[in-house]
Amino acid sequence: MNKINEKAKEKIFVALDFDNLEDAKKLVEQLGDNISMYKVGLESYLSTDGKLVDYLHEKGKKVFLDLKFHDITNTVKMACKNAIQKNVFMFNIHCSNGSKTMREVSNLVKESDSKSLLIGVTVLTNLSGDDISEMFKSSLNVEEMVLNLATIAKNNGMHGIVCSPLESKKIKEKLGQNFVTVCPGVRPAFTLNAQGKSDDDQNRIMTPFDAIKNNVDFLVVGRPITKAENPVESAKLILEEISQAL
Ligand SMILES: O=C(O)c1cc(=O)[nH]c(=O)n1[C@@H]1O[C@H](COP(=O)(O)O)[C@@H](O)[C@H]1O
Repeated sequence: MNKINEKAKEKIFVALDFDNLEDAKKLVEQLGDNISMYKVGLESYLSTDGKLVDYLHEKGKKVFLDLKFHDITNTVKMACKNAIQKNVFMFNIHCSNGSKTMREVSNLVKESDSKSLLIGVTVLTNLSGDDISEMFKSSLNVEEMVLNLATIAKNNGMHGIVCSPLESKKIKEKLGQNFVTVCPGVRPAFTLNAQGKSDDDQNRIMTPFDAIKNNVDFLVVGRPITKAENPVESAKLILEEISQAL
């Protein structure tokens, strides 16, 4: 077994996508000190009435509150006001809310002296180039679209964005190393099929090793750990892979 660098533990959020509090808690207990950062998304936030966030904070874990707000400016701002009060490590809204909403929410974060990172979702990692051209009839390819949304996000005070690890390097080159990239669509080689693809909904994917080499700040990994036969073993393998790339 290869060595796990402690710094690898500061690179990965495990997505706790569960439909009840007990299963989520069980996994957190199982993973123990191996994992210090967790993502709470729509399913687990709703199914636990938000209690999962409190539980993780009690356990001393960092929380990424992934509720991806997308609505008119005032509604998103009011939702963010509540998210800020949760004192999470980071939370997100969609970049497609537009520049005005992003600017107003980033002002809200600053004015409230919040330490939370405000992150904009660019193009969801389950979407392919074909999906994008079908939806937007745009001449931009996925990477250009992500870069464009990331640029608008940066110009309007957002701390960083969610994108695929495939796009992280270009974003850092264009917008600076301090602009945070948060990347789902992470698939270790041991979870891929014979064609090198993932047998689930993720489309724009990369291995943990390559993601780190592409300057991703935070990897978001769900099913490769949560649905693994042995989640602890899987988490350790991923941490080893991250360690090798650091
Ligand atoms: O914002 C997110 O976290 C997110 C954005 C995105 O573009 N793609 C994406 O998969 N996610 C989330 O990241 C997690 C990925 O989980 P797995 O596909 O199971 O590894 C899920 O909880 C998604 O909701």
